[in-house]
Amino acid sequence: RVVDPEQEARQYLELLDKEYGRRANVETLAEWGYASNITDETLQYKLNVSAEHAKFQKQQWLETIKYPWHTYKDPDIRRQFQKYSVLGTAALSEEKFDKLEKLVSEMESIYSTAKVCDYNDATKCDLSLEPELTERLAESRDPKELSHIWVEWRHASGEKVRSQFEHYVALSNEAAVLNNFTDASAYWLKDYEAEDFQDQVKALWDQVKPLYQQLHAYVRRRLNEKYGDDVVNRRGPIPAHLLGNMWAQTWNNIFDISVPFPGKQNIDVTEEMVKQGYTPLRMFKLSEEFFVSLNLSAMPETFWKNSILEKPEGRELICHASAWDFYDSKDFRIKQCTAVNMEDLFTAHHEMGHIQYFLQYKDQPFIYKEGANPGFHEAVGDVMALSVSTPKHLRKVGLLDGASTDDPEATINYLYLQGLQKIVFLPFAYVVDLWRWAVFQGEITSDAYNCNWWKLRGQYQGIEPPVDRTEEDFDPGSKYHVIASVPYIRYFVSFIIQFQFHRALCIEAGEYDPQDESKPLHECDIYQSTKAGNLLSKMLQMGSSKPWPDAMEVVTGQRLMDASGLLEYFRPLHKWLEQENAKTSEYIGWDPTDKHCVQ
Ligand SMILES: C=C(C[SeH])C(=O)N1CCC[C@H]1C(=O)O
Ligand SMILES: [Zn+2]
Repeated sequence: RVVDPEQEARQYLELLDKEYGRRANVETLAEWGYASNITDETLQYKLNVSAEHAKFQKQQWLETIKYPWHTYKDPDIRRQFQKYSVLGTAALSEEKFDKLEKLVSEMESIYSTAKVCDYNDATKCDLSLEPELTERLAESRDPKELSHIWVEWRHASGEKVRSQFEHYVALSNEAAVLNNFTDASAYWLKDYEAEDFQDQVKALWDQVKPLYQQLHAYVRRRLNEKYGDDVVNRRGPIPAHLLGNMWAQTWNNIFDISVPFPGKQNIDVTEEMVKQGYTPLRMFKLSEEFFVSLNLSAMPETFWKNSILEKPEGRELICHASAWDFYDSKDFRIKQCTAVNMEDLFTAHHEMGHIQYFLQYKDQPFIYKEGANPGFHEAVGDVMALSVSTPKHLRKVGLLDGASTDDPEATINYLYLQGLQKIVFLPFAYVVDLWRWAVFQGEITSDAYNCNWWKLRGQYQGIEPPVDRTEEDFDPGSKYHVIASVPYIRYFVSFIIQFQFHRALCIEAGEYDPQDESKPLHECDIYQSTKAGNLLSKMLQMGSSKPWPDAMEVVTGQRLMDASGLLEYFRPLHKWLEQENAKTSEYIGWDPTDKHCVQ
């Protein structure tokens, strides 16, 4: 009897799939144990389990590479073997693997437990990033208080992890080389399955940069009017501490002091949420209801039992929001230190989007339980939030009152608020990995980590630090993803493709028609459209079983990322900004300053 070699390989994959899924469940539970309760014991247990898992992965890898999978005809088992044949950090020696795990865990612990003293009370030194510092950065309109929080957070976080980070870079590159990649940046970029991916990203940035510069010039003018020439130079970069966010990555928290047409209905529903007694649980239930209205999956009971939706008292944990798949097709969780405000309502939708993706691909083989590429995973929830955030939808759920108006000034206000999140975010997301790719490639060396960070922040975002920075500082380490070794270009990809998905789903739902001006893209709400939901579900169920252009084609008919969806959505705002900035003969762009790098 001749055994079809591919049949034998298929059987091997089935065994591997079961074993990997079982062990991934154990490993993820140990990671959850540490992330939700930072102690020496939970850290030790997590390190033991991941060391064990790495040993298993190495043994399996030695078995897997014996199969001549390049010769197989079946594209599916070739793809599974291809993915299993990349060992990852488990390729390091046991002691280097353990060292790398310890470094990242230590950086996460320092970041997550960092405390800062209150600007107005030097004896009160228990302020955490979430919720206290995040809230002060969002609400304070005192440049001195904002500068204090901005500087002290970096002193308590980034500055403390510079040496760990240097060591982490070396070990990450060593692991990449053991996997036959030139360095860790190439290892990270493999997930996009495109040789020219970095060129694709650059081309997308070039497409949206003019819109960003118009928005930047307008915001700078409004901040100059509020804080004066001494604080905001009308032709220079914008001081980063004035923008309502610890990393100046989104500027929605300065909507109220820069709204184009004041006196209109307030589309920031934070006050209304508090007034109506919203709780974090109710925010997630509202999000679940939106998914279910599209005929997508409800959350399993275990989700509500096991998730952490509010910051627990009396213990340290990693508050940075995250969604978890425990790879047993049953246990899915969110951990989020939710505050009752509009920003966190959208973060809740973002995290629920991850859970929905997990639920949709839960019957795929373990190795395909991923997004088509990492950007897809980050986009799902945001696509829902593009509908939920419309004034039309907020009225449907009782968070905005009154009849919908087609007042063009109200439309500009809405698109401006959306732009402060979606347009503003793009150069930030680009810079985070431009900097890290250069660090991994050795173009940026540790003696100039901080200067190069601010050079890129100045060049792409047009922002500057409130005070001089030196190489004593390590500002990239004040951002979660940098110390937690989470790649970031995925969010840049997400913020582009989410508008392609939104446009396609809105057409499917009959809510948008490029030819019908009465149905503009920014007013589309796909709520209760099972047609749109069924189309999205078809893509989500694929996981990473096919290259991402195949997945994108299912929903949009396109096989390439393209910014036309975003530009279509923001067209009215772009036109208005150009007119407004021309009226005030605003200087578009910014003159460089030398604030960022005192040698
Ligand atoms: C909410 C998450 C968990 Se995947 C997150 O990290 N996000 C969501 C958008 C950008 C990025 C950030 O906070 O930096
Ligand atoms: Zn996410």
